[in-house]
Amino acid sequence: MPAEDVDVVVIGLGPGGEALTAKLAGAGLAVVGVDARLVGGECPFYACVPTKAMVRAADSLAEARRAGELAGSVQVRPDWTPVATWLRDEVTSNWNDQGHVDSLVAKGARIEHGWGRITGPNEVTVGDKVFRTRRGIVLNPGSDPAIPPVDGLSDTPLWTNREAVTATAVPESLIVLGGGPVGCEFAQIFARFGAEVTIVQSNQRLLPNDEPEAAEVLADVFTREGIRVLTGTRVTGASHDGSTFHVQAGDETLTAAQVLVATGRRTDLAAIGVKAVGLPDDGRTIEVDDRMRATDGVWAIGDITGKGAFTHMSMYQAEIAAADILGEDVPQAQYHAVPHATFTDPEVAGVGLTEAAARAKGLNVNTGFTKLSDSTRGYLHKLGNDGFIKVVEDADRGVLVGATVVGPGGGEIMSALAVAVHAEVPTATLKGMILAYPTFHRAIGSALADL
Ligand SMILES: Cc1cc2nc3c(=O)[nH]c(=O)nc-3n(C[C@H](O)[C@H](O)[C@H](O)COP(=O)(O)OP(=O)(O)OC[C@H]3O[C@@H](n4cnc5c(N)ncnc54)[C@H](O)[C@@H]3O)c2cc1C
Ligand SMILES: NC(=O)c1ccc[n+]([C@@H]2O[C@H](COP(=O)([O-])OP(=O)(O)OC[C@H]3O[C@@H](n4cnc5c(N)ncnc54)[C@H](O)[C@@H]3O)[C@@H](O)[C@H]2O)c1
Repeated sequence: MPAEDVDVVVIGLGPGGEALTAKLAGAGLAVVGVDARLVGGECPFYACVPTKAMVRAADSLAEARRAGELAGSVQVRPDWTPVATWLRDEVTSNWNDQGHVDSLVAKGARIEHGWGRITGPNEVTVGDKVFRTRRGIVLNPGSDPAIPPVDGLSDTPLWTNREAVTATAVPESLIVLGGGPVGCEFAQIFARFGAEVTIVQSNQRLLPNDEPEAAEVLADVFTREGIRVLTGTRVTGASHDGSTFHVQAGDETLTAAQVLVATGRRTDLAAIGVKAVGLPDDGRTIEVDDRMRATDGVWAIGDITGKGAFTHMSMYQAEIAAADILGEDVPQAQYHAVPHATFTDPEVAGVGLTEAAARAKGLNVNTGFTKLSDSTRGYLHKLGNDGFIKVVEDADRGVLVGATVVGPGGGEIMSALAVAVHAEVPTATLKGMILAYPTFHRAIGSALADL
């Protein structure tokens, strides 16, 4: 079949690829968006969106249980059916991407379902179709769940996040492999719905990319909620006997009705054909400059750039790449104030550098810390008030370079500190702010006072 000439081909339509396709097509370019699975990517169908719906349901159970202690007698009988129905019928449209496809087509884009592969400079092949690009190729292939090379594990009917969000029932018992954001969010969700949960984390602590104090709080809360937390524990073997999983964790054999693997993500650069444009295909990420250019005529955005596997990162980079392709004047990418929130209860949110990362950069570091329960609002919140605020200052410049908030609504409280880190507001100016009483965010004043 002869090659078709178009302006841009987007390989992978995660949140960033989808937004970029809409923007370029809306600007009148001939754009082909290619996705092998669901247009919209992991986030709306298997990740952020369905898991936050699950979090909302699980948190409502926890609050109801707290109400029993705070405000009278409440009987809580968890039922997964409304959650599964909500996820299927509303949140994910039964894992159907037609709405995403229709809105891109309405903008003028052409959508191809299939595997996109770079087959030469300015050339992408999808099945038996070949596209030649006048302006370029954008890579947004995201990431897939990585299954660790544990003896026997891949032969079992394990869950990854993709199966977990389509679950129609809560397993009686669950072993979660991995104590990163995915493992921690799912562990608490299923535990709150009655599963007996064990987290097996090879690192010495949960959420190792966050401040160590956050891991301490979370492990403590999880333990109090009945979740067994095994850190510094390696899994060496797994099997399934037809009804039960057996997992060798350290010198213990754990058994459970289900195993959920949340040990990180992988990308297959060779299968995308990046070598055809001279890019190395043996790594996990694609190096990009501050306009998302990977090489001449190729841009990359999202998880694959290794700048933070978050939907907001994919969208941020999409804006920059789209503007660059359109020849618009665009601010260069900056990564000094990347925010994130893990939606456990308490939420674990951070922006910029942790204390350890700031020290590793050779900064002259000052830190301030306050427990949330020492604030009036934290004290009054009583049940579920675990958490803290920690700020990290570059003492030489007198500005915050990082902050962490663990607590109820931690991600929302963190936003004030994200402004401070992003705009490099002098710490002295922050200390002069009037903070409403009695809010959770008023504890920011106490953390700053501790610097
Ligand atoms: C359980 C879970 C919860 C999460 N929760 C959050 C959260 O609360 N907040 C947050 O910010 N982030 C969250 N994340 C991370 C977030 O989902 C990703 O960072 C986000 O989806 C951005 O990814 P992306 O744009 O790189 O691509 P993805 O969303 O991974 O999409 C890539 C798309 O490319 C397609 N594709 C890949 N290769 C090809 C090819 N060669 N040809 C055609 N199509 C291809 C895939 O089918 C896929 O549809 C979560 C992740 C997980 C796993
Ligand atoms: N709320 C959010 O923003 C959110 C939520 C979920 C995921 N995400 C993003 O998605 C990405 C993937 O998250 P993730 O939690 O799957 O990965 P991750 O890499 O962040 O964490 C995986 C954890 O598994 C552990 N591990 C690795 N191999 C193991 C093994 N064999 N046995 C036991 N433990 C093992 C590691 O120590 C690590 O802490 C992350 O980059 C994360 O930022 C974001």
